[in-house]
Amino acid sequence: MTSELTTALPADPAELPTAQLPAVPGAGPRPAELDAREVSAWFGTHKVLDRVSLTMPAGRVTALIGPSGCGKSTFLRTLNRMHEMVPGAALAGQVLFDGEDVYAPQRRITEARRDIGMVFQKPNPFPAMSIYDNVLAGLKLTGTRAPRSTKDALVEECLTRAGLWTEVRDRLRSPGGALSGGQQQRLCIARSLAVRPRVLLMDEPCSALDPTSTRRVEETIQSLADQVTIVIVTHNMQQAARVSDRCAFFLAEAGRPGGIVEHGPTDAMFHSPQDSRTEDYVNGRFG
Ligand SMILES: Nc1ncnc2c1ncn2[C@@H]1O[C@H](COP(=O)(O)OP(=O)(O)OP(=O)(O)O)[C@@H](O)[C@H]1O
Repeated sequence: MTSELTTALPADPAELPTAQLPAVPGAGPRPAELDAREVSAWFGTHKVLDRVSLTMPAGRVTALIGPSGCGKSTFLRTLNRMHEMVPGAALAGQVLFDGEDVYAPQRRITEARRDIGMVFQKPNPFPAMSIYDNVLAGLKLTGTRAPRSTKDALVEECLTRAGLWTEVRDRLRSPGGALSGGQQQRLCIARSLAVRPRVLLMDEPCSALDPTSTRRVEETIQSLADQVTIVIVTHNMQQAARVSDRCAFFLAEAGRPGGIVEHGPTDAMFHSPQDSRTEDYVNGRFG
């Protein structure tokens, strides 16, 4: 069945992510496969994506690459139903999460947002909130109650998985805004992990960071890869080559909506692309 939204659904402030604290700290859910089928997207009458199909395998890192404006971020935002929050936005096609339609009428939008987390370009911790409370912020929104020891274990686990624990373990009560940009981004990753997502979407997560912080975030991405499916938008070809297992090359030619020219294993995309446009792009000849 094809889900089709012809008008955007209003964002419902009551629909905040729901979450449960894990019964066993460290026992997270397994990564999920995302499968986009013939996804088209519009802003008003402007069609920006045309029938994009892409399977993003469970427990792998998929990089979305391509020149500015070809629809990578829009595609990313269709995957966890953020696209529909833009007034006038519309969408056609299907997004399957382990075979289940993310846009099925019976599926709550909150489920999609919980199962499919998102990390943005600019680190966005709550600046005045403590590091500890930032990690738990997604749970607090739902009023989830848990004993202190369970919370402590979850905070340590998520900060460890995000590669930040050793740097902040002695100052968990300091404000999130006091961390460096790279540390703030890893704090945002820890916050995303606390609600147990099975997929993590990352929209240029390192573009506001210096090279050292970028390297730390890349290490975090690599260490998370077998625990949570990752889909990352990046303009940095070296980064795509370093962190991803698979790549999809997006292009919007001559005023046409964006689409995928080619996708496949990262190594093949960089060393033996099938399409000359992919070869030109990955070798920096345009874009
Ligand atoms: N909120 C919006 N309202 C209207 N048009 C938008 C909106 N967001 C994006 N667009 C348009 O959709 C098209 C795709 O934009 P998108 O941001 O998805 O591309 P991108 O490949 O991620 O670009 P970049 O690499 O520069 O971030 C562009 O033409 C852009 O102008």
